[in-house]
Amino acid sequence: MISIDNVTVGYGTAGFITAVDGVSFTIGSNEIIGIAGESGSGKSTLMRALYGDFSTGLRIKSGTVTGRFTDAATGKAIEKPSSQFRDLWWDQISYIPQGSMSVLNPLMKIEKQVVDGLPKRERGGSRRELRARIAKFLAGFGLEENVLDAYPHQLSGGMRQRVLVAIAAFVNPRLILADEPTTALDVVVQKKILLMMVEIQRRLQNTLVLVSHDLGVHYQITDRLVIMYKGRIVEAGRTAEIFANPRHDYTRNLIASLPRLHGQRAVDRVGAGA
Ligand SMILES: Nc1ncnc2c1ncn2[C@@H]1O[C@H](COP(=O)(O)OP(=O)(O)OP(=O)(O)O)[C@@H](O)[C@H]1O
Repeated sequence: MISIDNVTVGYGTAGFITAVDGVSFTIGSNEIIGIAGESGSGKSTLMRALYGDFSTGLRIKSGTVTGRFTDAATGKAIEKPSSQFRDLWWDQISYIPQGSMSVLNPLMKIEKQVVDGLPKRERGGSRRELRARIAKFLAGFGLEENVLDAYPHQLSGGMRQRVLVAIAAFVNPRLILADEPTTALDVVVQKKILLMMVEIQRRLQNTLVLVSHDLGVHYQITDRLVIMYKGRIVEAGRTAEIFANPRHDYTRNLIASLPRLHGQRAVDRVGAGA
């Protein structure tokens, strides 16, 4: 679905600050891939390159990020470099950002924000019809229709994040990129959102790429894991294998730092088998 070949990504035009350094891996269809690493290791930068969002001064210095998708309407193959991924936003690729409060407009009700964010073709019918479709979709994840009438501050952080997750899935994208979607939420809410993302992935049979600095989160839901350290990939493979047999010191330390109860890991797998 996406090939990342020896890609170096960073910021700035005059000077260049390298954030991701010579990284290669592939993203296949129908899987959950985790990207882990400490703060500043380049996870979000890599995600922006995968999304094709170059609005923050991001630049690919060398290497390539190539997407291969199928047009849902025509069945034709689509191949594009990440500089053209913007054309694929929503239909093929959607993005769940970090921090729901920073992306939702505090002065606008949820319904308007959802509707305004949808691609034009989704807004073709009557507003009533569209609202009913959105409400039905939200109900599938236990969210009541009245969240659409709320302003963001009237919802809890967990509820806002669940709405963002649902919106990202509404038009059936083949790839969902989620950047720290559960950071700053308590563990109960976190688990609910992780379960929701797994359920979406299973229903849509699409691919989820999940960035988190929390290895416990990756252990719970990912099939494959990419570990970053100082802009490089230090380890990549099946999540279960990495946990069973971490090769790199950095990964070993990360795993050792996970909370344990009675000698057992204090997290359970909630999602897809690895
Ligand atoms: N807009 C920007 N302009 C310049 N440098 C940036 C920018 N965004 C990130 N960087 C730098 O790129 C490097 C990687 O940052 P990045 O945010 O990708 O890491 P991260 O692993 O996602 O960290 P965190 O978990 O804290 O979000 C850091 O050194 C950071 O300072």
